[in-house]
Amino acid sequence: MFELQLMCPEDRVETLSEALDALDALSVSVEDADAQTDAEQALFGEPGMPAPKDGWQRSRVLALFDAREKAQAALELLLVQDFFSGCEVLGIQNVPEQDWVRLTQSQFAPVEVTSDFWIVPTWHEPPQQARTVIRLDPGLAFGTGTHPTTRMCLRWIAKQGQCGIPSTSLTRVLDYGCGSGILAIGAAKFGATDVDAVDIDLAAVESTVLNARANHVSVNAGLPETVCGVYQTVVANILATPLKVLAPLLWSRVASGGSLVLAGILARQADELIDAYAPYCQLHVADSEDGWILMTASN
Ligand SMILES: C[S@@+](CC[C@H](N)C(=O)[O-])C[C@H]1O[C@@H](n2cnc3c(N)ncnc32)[C@H](O)[C@@H]1O
Repeated sequence: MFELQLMCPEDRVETLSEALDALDALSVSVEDADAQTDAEQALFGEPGMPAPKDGWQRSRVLALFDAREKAQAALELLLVQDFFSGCEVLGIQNVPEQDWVRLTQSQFAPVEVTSDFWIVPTWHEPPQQARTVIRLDPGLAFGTGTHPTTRMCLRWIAKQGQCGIPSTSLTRVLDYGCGSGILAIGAAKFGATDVDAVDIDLAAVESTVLNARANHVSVNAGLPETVCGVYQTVVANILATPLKVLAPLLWSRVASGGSLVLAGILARQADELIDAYAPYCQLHVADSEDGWILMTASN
């Protein structure tokens, strides 16, 4: 493989990426050229909100071709385009053959939720002390247990029930924004008897079905409109903005005596969430990790 490496200002990122696509690049990736320096810019997007920017002030655009001649031909065509002024050619690099599957797998080790509750990829043996295990490989949907927000939700779930002994707060559980289904599967492993998992992304719904099957638990996965009735636990690990918009809907699904568990919230966003949910319930911070918080409320 050969990588054509270009530097490009923010306003050309979209055009240049599309042109590389049209020139038969196998893949195009865009990186912050100032990453790991003082000039690094963090760009965060939230679902339902417009992208904060097309790219970074100085973006490195990397296009992969299966032959050096193809990369060279694409470059020659780009050099005569008006939009290419302001862009810079960094070179064409040989990308050595690697065992990409093994390399990817090596980046995912078992994740500890509590000392005896672990998320374990299928290519690893569970650690000896693991009494409850979710088997999960990284896939198209979010949720491998490596993110603190997921771990905090799982810790909360683990606290509610021990494996095989249903606790009343885990009778009927709704995982709203299920991604890989990891929270729904966790709830089922800790004794939840009726678990619904929903997501706006069909790929997430499909991942949840497959992951629940692989973990031998029963989870009803679907789109948000399939939610029905009330639940002893409603857990939603999304992000602050959608969680605020979803406040009336999520709270309306919490049964009397039930709990609402919210994650995807930065510590500095706690007050915004408390205000948004104030008409319905009183949220409080129940856990925190790496600048992220878990907020809960009881009905
Ligand atoms: C951060 S992931 C969480 C995945 C998993 N529950 C976990 O804890 O790791 C958020 C998920 O919420 C979904 N999502 C975002 N907005 C949503 C909405 N308004 N309704 C339902 N799902 C939503 C996304 O598609 C994504 O799969």
